[in-house]
Amino acid sequence: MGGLILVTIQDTELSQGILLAIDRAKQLTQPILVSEVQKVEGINPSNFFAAGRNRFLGERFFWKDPNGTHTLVGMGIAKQIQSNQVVNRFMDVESKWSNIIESAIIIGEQKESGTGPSLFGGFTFDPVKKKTKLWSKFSDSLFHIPSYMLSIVNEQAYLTTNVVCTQHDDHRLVEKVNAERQAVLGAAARKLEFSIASIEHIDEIRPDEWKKSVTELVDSFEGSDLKKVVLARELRLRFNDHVKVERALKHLLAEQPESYVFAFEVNGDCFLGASPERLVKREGEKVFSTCLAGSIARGSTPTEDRLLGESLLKDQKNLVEHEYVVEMIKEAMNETCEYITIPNRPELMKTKYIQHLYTPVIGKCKQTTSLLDIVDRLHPTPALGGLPQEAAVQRIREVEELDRGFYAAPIGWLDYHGNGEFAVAIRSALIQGMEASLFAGCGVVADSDAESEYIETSIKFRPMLTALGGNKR
Ligand SMILES: C=C(O[C@@H]1C=C(C(=O)O)C=C[C@H]1O)C(=O)O
Ligand SMILES: [Mg+2]
Repeated sequence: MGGLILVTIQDTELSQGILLAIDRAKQLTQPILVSEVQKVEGINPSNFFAAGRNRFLGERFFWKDPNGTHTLVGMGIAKQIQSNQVVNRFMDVESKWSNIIESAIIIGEQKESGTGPSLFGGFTFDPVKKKTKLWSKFSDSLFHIPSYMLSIVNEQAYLTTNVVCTQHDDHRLVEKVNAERQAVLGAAARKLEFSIASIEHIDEIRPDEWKKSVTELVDSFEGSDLKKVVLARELRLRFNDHVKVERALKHLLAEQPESYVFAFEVNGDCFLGASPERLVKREGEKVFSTCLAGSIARGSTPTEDRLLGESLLKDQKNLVEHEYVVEMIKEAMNETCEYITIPNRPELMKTKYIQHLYTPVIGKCKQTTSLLDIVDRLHPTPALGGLPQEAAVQRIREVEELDRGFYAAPIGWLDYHGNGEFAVAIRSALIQGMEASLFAGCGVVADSDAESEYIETSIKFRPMLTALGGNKR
């Protein structure tokens, strides 16, 4: 274990950092973040996540992007960032983060993004919609600075340790942190197995009412400004045992390599997903976004699959559904970028159970534009909300029964240099002990048919349903 040796060598630096931070906390009478990052070897991210169960159950997160450029696994909460603001929540989170970073002591700086002090978390879809019990554990804007974060960036592993020191701390904190970190690394070397919880019951929440709401929505488009509204629905699952997120994660990592695989534990619940949809990524001045909308099933043979894909690329209803997203994202990206590049027709993105129309966007962002600024401008895109944005969100508020919570909203990470990435949290589930809610929606346009949209959402449930042990097809 080269990692362990390295950790021991650099203990002194972290220890000195903590003592310095305690002094600074006393002087400034405010908490001070100390963050130390170093290279480590031989730690598998899934094992690291699983090993956190004993000590940090309920305080972990997992993130892997489709290319595997960044895998981030966090555990423990050094500090939480929340915002009660509605209109200004993205900028509020950003300014709280900047305040923490301004006074922070950062040790062992690395050149890779996603190492060192970073935030992981997300936002609810609509902070105005009345909340139900379902999402009571999550606040509208919720981020964790983890106590420990493993980052695998371009195949190199790093361990970041974050400690928030207050004026009431003393040298005993040094021993506590060093011992805990040693235990965290030690635990990650052991391999754990988890029992499988089986699904006992699946409750499809009011499918007929949902179809009726799609039909009514379509009828209401005529003579109104509304062009597209995304309507979602829910499956509620009951298991014979507590769901082990570790197993579902491994399953998603294996079966959904084209997707963002994420898990976010909050107050005993876990929001889990494998989303193919990037909202925005920032790496230096480069920004990337994705237009994803328009869907068709995968074929059971290569020929059928190709024919389905070709028909999707020509299908007017789906092309219109997609074009609304392109128009809006193009406009938002143009506002925040010096220039953007965007192909003029979509290609196909295929995941295990579904294929989509896909248009990638690349841009060079303006100096003054931050990642959360772009998130703010984009969310919700017409892929999850509709067009025009405000009227669509208002309609969802009125007609959708579901409490979306974090579903269909931005989830991701942000480092202290302002680099980071947010996905749109679809193909997701909220795990609650022996129960879970799964979410899926679809873009309703003038040419939508309730039955086809129903089938489309059924396909979108499948990756998560399979990962949780159901629907083996
Ligand atoms: C809303 C979802 O997916 C979105 C809707 C799509 C569509 O209607 O064609 C396609 C991709 C996503 O942007 C979901 O998976 O829940
Ligand atoms: Mg669709």
